Order: sequence, then C-alpha cells, then structure tokens
Amino acid sequence: MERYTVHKVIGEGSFGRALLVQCKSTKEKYVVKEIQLPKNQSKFDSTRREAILLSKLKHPNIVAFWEAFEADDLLCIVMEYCGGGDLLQRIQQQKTVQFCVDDILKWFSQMCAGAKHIHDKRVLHRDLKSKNIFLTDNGTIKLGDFGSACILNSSKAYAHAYVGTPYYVAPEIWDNKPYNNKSDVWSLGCVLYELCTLRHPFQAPSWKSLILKVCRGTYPPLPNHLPYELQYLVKQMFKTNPKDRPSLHTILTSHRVSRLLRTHLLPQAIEAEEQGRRTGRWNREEGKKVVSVLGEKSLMKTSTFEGMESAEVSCESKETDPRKQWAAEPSDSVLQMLANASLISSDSMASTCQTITGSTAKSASEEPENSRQRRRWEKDPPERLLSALEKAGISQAFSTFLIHRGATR
Ligand SMILES: Nc1ncnc2c1ncn2[C@@H]1O[C@H](COP(=O)(O)OP(=O)(O)OP(=O)(O)O)[C@@H](O)[C@H]1O
Repeated sequence: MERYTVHKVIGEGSFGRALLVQCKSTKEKYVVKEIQLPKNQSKFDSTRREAILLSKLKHPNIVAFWEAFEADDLLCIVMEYCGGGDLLQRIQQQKTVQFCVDDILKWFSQMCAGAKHIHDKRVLHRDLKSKNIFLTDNGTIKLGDFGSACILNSSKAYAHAYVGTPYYVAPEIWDNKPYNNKSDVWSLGCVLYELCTLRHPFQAPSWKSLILKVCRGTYPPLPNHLPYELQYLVKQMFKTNPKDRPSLHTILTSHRVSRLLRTHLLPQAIEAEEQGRRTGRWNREEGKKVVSVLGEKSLMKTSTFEGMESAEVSCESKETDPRKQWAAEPSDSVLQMLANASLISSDSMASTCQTITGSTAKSASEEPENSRQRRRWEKDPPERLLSALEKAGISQAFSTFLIHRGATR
C-alpha cells in the first residue's frame, strides 16, 4: 500500500471500504477495495469472486483489474477508477431532464459489449443494475462489482440460491428457475428503461405487487419520442420467457437495433470482440485454474445458458503485463486463503447485501418440468418467499440479496 497515496474513502460496501488512491510513481488514480482477512469468511467471498473474475475479464467496458496484495490483515484489490461515478448517480442528477437518444444508445451499446464479453466467457454477472455500472471521466461505460458473478459449468450448487437486486431480477428467478444469461439481459433491459425514462420499469408498493409486475412483464410504455427500435428492444428484453429474450450477441449483431448500437461501440471494444472470436474463450488450463480458485460452488449447469453453443472453452491466457502479477500468479497465501473460503453462506453479507433464508413452495428439482407452478406464481407468489422478503421491507428492493431457497425455515 506504500506505493499509493490515499485521497479519500469513496464508499463502504458490504465487504469493507472503497478508497480513492493515487499511485506515487505514475500519478494514476485507482480504487482500492479493502477487505479484512479472514474473520468473516463470507463477506470475503464476494470480493474474492470479484477479484478473480476482474483479473480475468479484460475489456474496454469492464472495470480493469490492476493488482491485488495483502497489507496488514487486509486484502487490497486495486482497480481502475471511474471518475464519472455510477449510472444511478448520473440518472439521479438529471432530475426530470431526459437523456438524449445518443447518450442512451452510447451507454447501452457499451454495457452490452461489456456484458457480451463476460457471457462469451460463460460468466454471469447476476447483479447488473445502474449502481454497478460506472462512467469514466471521458464518459465510457464500465461494468463493475462482480461480487455476485458466477461461472457456468456442471454443478447444480448455485442454482439453489437467488442472488440479485429485486428491482432488476428477471421473472424466471422469482419463478424458481436457475439464473441464466438471459436473466442478465433482463437486468440490462431495466437499466435501458431507466436511461430512457429516469424511472424504474417495475415500481411497486409491496413485494407481492413487484413480483407480479415482473412476472407479467407489465411496465409503463416508453415515451413516444424515442426511436421505434428502442421501444421494440425494450419490449424484447422484457419477454417473460427467457427463451424469447434476445441474447447480447443478437442485440449487438442481428437485432433491429444493432445498426444503431454498433455506431456507438468503442473501436477497442470491436477489436476485443474480433479478437475474442478468433481466440475463443478460456482454454482448459485457464478455465481449470479459475474454477479451482473460485471453488465448485461458483459453478452452474451448462443447460442454463440460453442460445449459446456449449462449453469447452479456448482462449490464450497471456498474462504478459507485469503489473497484473496476481492475476497470473497469485501469491501462495492469497491463493490458499481464496481456495479455503466457502462461496455461499446462509448468514453472509451484511448491510446492502442482505441474506434471507427462506424456502419457496418447492425447490426446482422437486417440481416436474411442466408443473403449474408458474401459473400459480403469476397469480399468487409463494407466501414463504414473500414473508421472508417482507421482513426486509420493499424499500430494500434496490439492494443486493442472496436468498437460499432450499432451506426450510
Ligand atoms: N471502480 C470504481 N470507480 C469509482 N467508484 C467506484 C468504483 N468501484 C466502486 N465505486 C464506488 O465506491 C462505493 C462503494 O462501492 P462498492 O462496490 O464497494 O460497494 P456498494 O456497491 O456500495 O455495496 P455492495 O457492493 O456491498 O453492494 C460506491 O459508491 C461505488 O459507486
């Protein structure tokens, strides 16, 4: 830490503090996320996940990982500083003045490019919301906060937890189905809607009416002055059946809106996409390394990835940048600590990241595929889930939740 000067504390997350720092030699500004080690293992988990994923996800529209190190009993993760703040703040600053269509298209296309990049790597963000999307000083979009992300693979473990922010959560999650890439698309649809209207699409006075609105996909129409392509896109992104929702690949390449969006992509993002297409995804070795560090519980069923070819990944892992040493070669003690921590804990994550242990009527594995559960939910969301949520109050619906659905209360 002696290489950095601390300027100020920019926020407190569930894991610890986020500091604005400046590198003494280069004068570059960074954000350092600090986490106390290892008293509360579970709080450490989301940061651990974020650190490892960030170190592997290099893209012009994703917050860049710089380095990670231990200082005293803190794990410090150094990442790109986004001087423009988060999109939620930006939306709130507007008060009632609508964004121009060009800004909407520019920001949305860039968030799609960042999210498509992680989906191409079979990573799901699972907590996309305007608060987790940042702007740099020059107005470039960066996806951040990968503390809820997971890698898709063959384990069912993660399918047994809800994770996300209720206002941005897709209907299939309320419907007791596993998270999938189209669930991220739904959340991005919510952010696009917020950019278009400065309001959230599914506002409600209670959990029950929020869930019903989301599961029915009912939202106030967009203002008429917006281009038809945007109106159509929002409608598609809010299809309640994930199979009917376009993937990010479709949105950026072959959707009615693609031409408009692509004119706003950064040249570096187009280059990154082309390079990704040439080199594919992670190679087996790199994939194994990430999985072994993240642990089995960060994996999900491949079958939950909609509309993409299945998994074996290949992409060169060339960690040549000496600044990113931890990404290439984590120190033994950090690696050991990461490998030993369990990823999900029923009493994890305090304050803004809330955990509720409850159970829905039945877990996904108990339900026959063509059960009537969906219809029942649309009329009457499961009482036990609702009562678990009600303890938190609807005002908490913009916070990240981790809800275990397998446990009985
Ligand atoms: N890379 C970044 N650049 C600029 N500001 C950032 C960056 N990362 C986080 N912040 C800001 O720092 C504050 C703390 O962020 P952090 O992600 O640590 O916690 P949070 O999102 O507030 O809570 P939690 O992650 O527990 O849900 C927030 O105000 C966030 O906007």
